[in-house]
Amino acid sequence: MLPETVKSKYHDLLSVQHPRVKPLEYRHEQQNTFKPEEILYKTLGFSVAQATSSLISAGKGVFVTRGLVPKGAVVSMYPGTVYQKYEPIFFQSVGNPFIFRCLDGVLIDGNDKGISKVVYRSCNGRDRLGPFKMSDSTWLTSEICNPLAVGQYVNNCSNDRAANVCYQEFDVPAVFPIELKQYLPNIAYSCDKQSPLRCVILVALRDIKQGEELFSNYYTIVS
Ligand SMILES: C[S@@+](CC[C@H](N)C(=O)[O-])C[C@H]1O[C@@H](n2cnc3c(N)ncnc32)[C@H](O)[C@@H]1O
Repeated sequence: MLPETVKSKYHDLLSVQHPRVKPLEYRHEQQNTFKPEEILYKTLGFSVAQATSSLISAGKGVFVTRGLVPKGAVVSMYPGTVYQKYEPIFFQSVGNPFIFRCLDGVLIDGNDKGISKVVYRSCNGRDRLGPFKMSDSTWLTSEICNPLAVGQYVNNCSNDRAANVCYQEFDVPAVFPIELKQYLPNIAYSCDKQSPLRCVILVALRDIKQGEELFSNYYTIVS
């Protein structure tokens, strides 16, 4: 099922039998060695995470937990199932504050609970190609592989909290390596080969220091 170019590149990986469930001790050992937040900090010079918002009664928000985010840096990604505007989303959308609407009407459901979570996992399983997943689903768990995938928890700006990040939409190009798709926190609702996968990232509008909360403007997108 895998394209020959990918198969030959990952020959060793394909021949190894991976146990379905790793022993707990081994998992912990691995976590200590390769904590994703640590890798993010060492690679980009900052890390981000969800925590209780500094806004009263706003629930959770996203904070810069270490380092400094330079102006123009990608500070997080908006995870979720991507719906074309003609695809059914009624039940997933009821009482759901995590639905992001792109300029062309494409919707991204970033809710990590309930039916939204079930749909994302189902699409992820459906699109799997041999050993390669077509998206990262760890943002739905407590063992997150991509700590940038928290953009759906960024709160809206207000009079006293100016936006320090903005949304940027983009379509994943057809040449994007298939083996890297497992790191993207987005999956298409339908396996519609015509439409490229839509992703939304959050970009720093200024330098953002450690301890600051991220605020976006829900009504502004850069296309
Ligand atoms: C996309 S969610 C953001 C994450 C949310 N804070 C949470 O903990 O689930 C959007 C919801 O967050 C809350 N929120 C976002 N910005 C806010 C603000 N400036 N003031 C109060 N509540 C806000 C509202 O309840 C809104 O429906």
